[in-house]
Amino acid sequence: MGYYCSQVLSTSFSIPKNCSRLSSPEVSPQGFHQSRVLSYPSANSRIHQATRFVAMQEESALTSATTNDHYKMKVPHVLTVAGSDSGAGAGIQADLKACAARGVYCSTVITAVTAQNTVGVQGVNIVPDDFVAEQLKSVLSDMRVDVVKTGMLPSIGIVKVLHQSLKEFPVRAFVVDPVMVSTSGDILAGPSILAGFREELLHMADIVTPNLKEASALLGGMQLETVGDMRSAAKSIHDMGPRNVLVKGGDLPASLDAVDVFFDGENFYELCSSRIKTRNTHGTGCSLASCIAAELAKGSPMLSAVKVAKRYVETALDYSKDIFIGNGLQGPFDHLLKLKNNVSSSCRQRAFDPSDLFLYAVTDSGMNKKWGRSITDAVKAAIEGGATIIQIREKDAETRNFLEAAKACLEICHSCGVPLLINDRIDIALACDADGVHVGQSDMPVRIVRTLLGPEKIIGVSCKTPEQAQQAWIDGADYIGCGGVYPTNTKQNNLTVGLEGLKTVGLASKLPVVAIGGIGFSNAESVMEIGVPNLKGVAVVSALFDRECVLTETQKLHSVLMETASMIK
Ligand SMILES: Nc1ncnc2c1ncn2[C@@H]1O[C@H](COP(=O)(O)OP(=O)(O)OP(=O)(O)O)[C@@H](O)[C@H]1O
Ligand SMILES: Cc1ncc(CO)c(N)n1
Ligand SMILES: [Mg+2]
Repeated sequence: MGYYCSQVLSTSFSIPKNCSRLSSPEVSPQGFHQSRVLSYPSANSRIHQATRFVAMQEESALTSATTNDHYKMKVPHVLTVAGSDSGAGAGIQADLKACAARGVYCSTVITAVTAQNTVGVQGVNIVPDDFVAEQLKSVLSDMRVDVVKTGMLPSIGIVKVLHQSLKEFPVRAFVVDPVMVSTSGDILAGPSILAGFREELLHMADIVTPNLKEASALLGGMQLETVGDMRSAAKSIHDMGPRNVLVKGGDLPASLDAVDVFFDGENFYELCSSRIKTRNTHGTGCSLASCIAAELAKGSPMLSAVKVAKRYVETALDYSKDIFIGNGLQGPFDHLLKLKNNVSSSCRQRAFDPSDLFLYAVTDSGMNKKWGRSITDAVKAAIEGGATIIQIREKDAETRNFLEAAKACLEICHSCGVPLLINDRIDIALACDADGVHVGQSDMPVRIVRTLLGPEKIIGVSCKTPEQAQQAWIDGADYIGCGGVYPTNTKQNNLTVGLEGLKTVGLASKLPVVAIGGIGFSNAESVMEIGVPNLKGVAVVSALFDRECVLTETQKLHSVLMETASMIK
């Protein structure tokens, strides 16, 4: 599959730049037809030889995947050639977000800068043809682009420049969104561009995605009002040369489902989704085309790419149907499906403060059961007694019960400004939006936990050696838990590191440390006094929860820790 380029060495042949990206059947993804854009314009045989050589090197780079590190780094790549929308709902900005949402790299050639918002388009500044050509060359000559997708092409000169560039630098697939009029009714590309589309681009396109107005314009003003009309239009546009046509029905009467008609030259497909009741449909067309391009770049066959793209737009519209940005008639939607949740979570989540580790309470379901208390009562009492952070450790609970308990505890913790971590279970932490997790050496690796939880969440990891502490720091943890300091009943077969081990690991650790294992109010002082600046507190299970009154025990431990802290100062 074509991704970012692994090294393809140039040879003693003089290889023209247009040969450096030949797609050979061997490297094409399965089920992906070769586009006409791909066909290498036959030149003299020496060039041909050179091209084959390059293709062979590419192929061998792909087949030696296990030994070639570059291969692991390759990502599918879409280049969008489109206009900038200052309101960021459509155009280049929508394309970047849609590709990011679909996990695909997106480079950008800007054809025009629009002053635009949710009210309409207030101004358009067209980029000169030769500067569009320069951008195209910069990207296509250097970065291995899989799919080119077009949006606003505001001048016939730009259309010609693009045609030329694609001949010079063939790509695997070409997606044309024939943008003409914004939904606010503003002209983005005049009628003169229609001839450009017909003569220069459509015959190169793997798919063209007009909305109702654009399909009508391409067909000289034909009225399009029904799904039947859309079928006829798709067929007539197909006759202009593109391999596939998608006539989008976003502008059909609002009472109808959102129906798009796909035609591949042989079969028609009516792609239906529910029509989401929302004002936030600005940029749906750009996003749909970008998502199609992204899926093609990953190697999907065309019809699957279109179906995934339609599902993506529908999901994103539904997810963000109630967000409100701008005061105009048509707002942008949330491509990353994040805004809605983050509004609340970004208010809640506060940055990790190492002093949170001061009195770290770790719940134990068995102990709470034994003493006949609920987990939420245990958490409430610990916080009231002075706990500065809570970790929920439910080894035996069923997932659904664990999640419910975690949600309830999170509410209590947040109402008191105390962070809540989940032991081991990344899925539970994600599902309830906890403040973070604590993992052991045999749980999910910290690096992967960080990727799953994102940059803000707190990650702690249990470490017994300086090497593990170093690795935790490299992998992006926020703190380490070091122990067992003393023998404990909560963990069977757990090697005790003692105060000496704690000191060795603590001094080596670049991260804040919390001591754990058999610690209570009678020995907390000797732990905190070992002279390790990074030691920020003690984590406690039995000494708080395997007792009748959690509140009293936490208060006792809290006062010992406070006294010790004032002595150390
Ligand atoms: N309210 C809606 N609910 C569900 N899907 C929708 C809705 N509105 C549009 N779509 C879908 O979004 C995609 C884009 O279609 P649309 O006809 O809106 O494109 P467009 O007019 O080019 O968009 P824009 O110019 O705003 O970027 C299509 O798949 C269409 O069916
Ligand atoms: C820049 C730009 N491209 C495309 C569209 C179509 O939605 C738009 N409104 N603005
Ligand atoms: Mg459109």
